[in-house]
Amino acid sequence: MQLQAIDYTSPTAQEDFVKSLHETGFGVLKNHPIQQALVSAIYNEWQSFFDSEEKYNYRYNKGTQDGFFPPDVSETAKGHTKKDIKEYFHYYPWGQCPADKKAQLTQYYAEANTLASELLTWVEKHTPADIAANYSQSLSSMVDGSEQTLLRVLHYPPLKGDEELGAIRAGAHEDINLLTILPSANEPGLQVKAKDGSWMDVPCDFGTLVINIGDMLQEASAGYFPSTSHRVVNPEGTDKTKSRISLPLFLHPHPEVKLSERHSAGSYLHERLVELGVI
Ligand SMILES: O=C(O)CCC(=O)C(=O)O
Ligand SMILES: [Fe+2]
Repeated sequence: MQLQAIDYTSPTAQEDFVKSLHETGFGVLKNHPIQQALVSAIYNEWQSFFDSEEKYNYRYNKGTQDGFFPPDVSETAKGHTKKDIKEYFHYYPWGQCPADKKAQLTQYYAEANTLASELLTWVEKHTPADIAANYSQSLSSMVDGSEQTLLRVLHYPPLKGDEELGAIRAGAHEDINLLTILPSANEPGLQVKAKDGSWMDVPCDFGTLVINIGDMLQEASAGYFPSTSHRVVNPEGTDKTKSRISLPLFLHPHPEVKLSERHSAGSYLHERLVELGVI
């Protein structure tokens, strides 16, 4: 398995991208319409936020899951016992957000959702007919205007040496949602599990965009699109002192959307959040 960036403007971009999602669960895009200047500006703003005490004024709401999740409550990946070494902020258009950061996130949220919607039409168009027959409605309509779609601003703090033995920045996991849109982080560390079980680095070139399949699309496509395990490993040597910021957008369908005979998006999400220990 290899992950090579696909040029969004190339005539074969759609087929190449969907093939990559089918074969690896991941697709990497370059020359895409998301403005890198906006992404960089968000990384800068939020580094200051995580460095300040202000963050504690936005502690997350358990019922609605918006706001700041400090390191002591951050997730323990499914099947793991050690907490990830990270803290994060969950932004929803209706949720908590520092007033001076709202305009930027609103803009990014809109731009990323527009691109996501287009990518879902690519996925749908290039899904084999027998698989597409499982979709209860068009993929883009599952998420269109959804209030569940979540923008997570993640901060992996510098390592201090007192971390729990064996803990890593993000333990191996699969995403819960339909599709995830992830601009390259400001530092490397993201790895994806290949079919042979080995871990491969995901390209982290400035300005590329990583898209991966979540469990909900795996469920809706009867496994045709695999929700591949990924993780974020700890930096080594002098890089230990560096923070890492990333900005995944998790596309979540409207809760009543039927994913399969077994699951609606709402019941599926609830089950998974209980497993993660965050509700
Ligand atoms: O920080 C990253 O690069 C990936 C984060 C991630 O996989 C997640 O939050 O689900
Ligand atoms: Fe993830």
